[in-house]
Amino acid sequence: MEVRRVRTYIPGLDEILYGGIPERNIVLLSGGPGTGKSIMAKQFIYNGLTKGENGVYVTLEEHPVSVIRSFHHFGWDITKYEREGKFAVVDAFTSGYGSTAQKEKYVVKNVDDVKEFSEVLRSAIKEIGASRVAIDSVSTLYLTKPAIARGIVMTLKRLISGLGCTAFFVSQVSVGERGFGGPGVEHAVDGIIRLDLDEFEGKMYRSVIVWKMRDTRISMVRHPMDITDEGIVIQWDKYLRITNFKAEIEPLPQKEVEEMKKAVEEAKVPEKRKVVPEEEE
Ligand SMILES: Nc1ncnc2c1ncn2[C@@H]1O[C@H](COP(=O)(O)OP(=O)(O)OP(=O)(O)O)[C@@H](O)[C@H]1O
Repeated sequence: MEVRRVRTYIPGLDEILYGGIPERNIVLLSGGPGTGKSIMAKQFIYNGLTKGENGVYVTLEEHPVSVIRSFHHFGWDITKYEREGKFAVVDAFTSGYGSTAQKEKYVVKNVDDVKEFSEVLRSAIKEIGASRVAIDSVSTLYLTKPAIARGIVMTLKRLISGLGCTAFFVSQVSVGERGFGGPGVEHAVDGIIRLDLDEFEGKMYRSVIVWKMRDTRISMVRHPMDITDEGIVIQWDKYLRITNFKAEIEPLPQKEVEEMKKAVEEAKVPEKRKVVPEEEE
């Protein structure tokens, strides 16, 4: 059976995923500080909205007001979709304190309570009719208790995927750390996209690697990536060649470029995706 794919519409990302993210996949978006994880998660949600796919953004690290502001920083008018009931922020940051929280519909009072977290998220997804979800960051849920990280991620995966959604889980790792967020988590998720920032000869290079993605072919090289005023742009037809002391951007073989282009053109993406929650099927 041909896999149905969710286009991220992030320039270059669908190409290196040979057509997009397989529907209902839970993707770990992993990387060190300042590598662009939050921006990529927001871009995934916003691009969906412009194509008629509703979205929910769960914030654990940033005040909801600042979340909305950073969408606008890239010219993404998220407020319009929020007003139309097509987008919602789930506030797992303020714990319900402050004047903003008083006006919010979706607030998680205690982030350590996985049951409460899941229930708030479930009602947000259902009421918004979301098919895209971002959690920023999922690491915050188990920072002090790594032993239960896998259990938390599995609970959220069952819930989100079961409701027909495709999701980005932001995962924070330290500078220089090779992993993506812990062994339990890395195996539990369906996909891992890793963002990096490296310094060579006094110059910083951004790059992206798709480490795994169930049910699809992936590009097997590190691609250069830029953060622009319009968001993230991946140089999908180039790769970042890192030797001991330097980094060079090289073109990919033409055959691979053509195959990626073709995969995106032929990807099975239904015009209007109708989400039927599994529980109600
Ligand atoms: N318009 C822009 N042009 C270029 N770079 C930008 C622009 N806006 C933001 N950035 C860069 O994006 C980076 C932040 O990206 P983001 O917040 O997604 O990082 P992150 O990976 O989520 O980091 P953290 O885990 O520390 O929160 C900043 O370091 C900033 O330099």
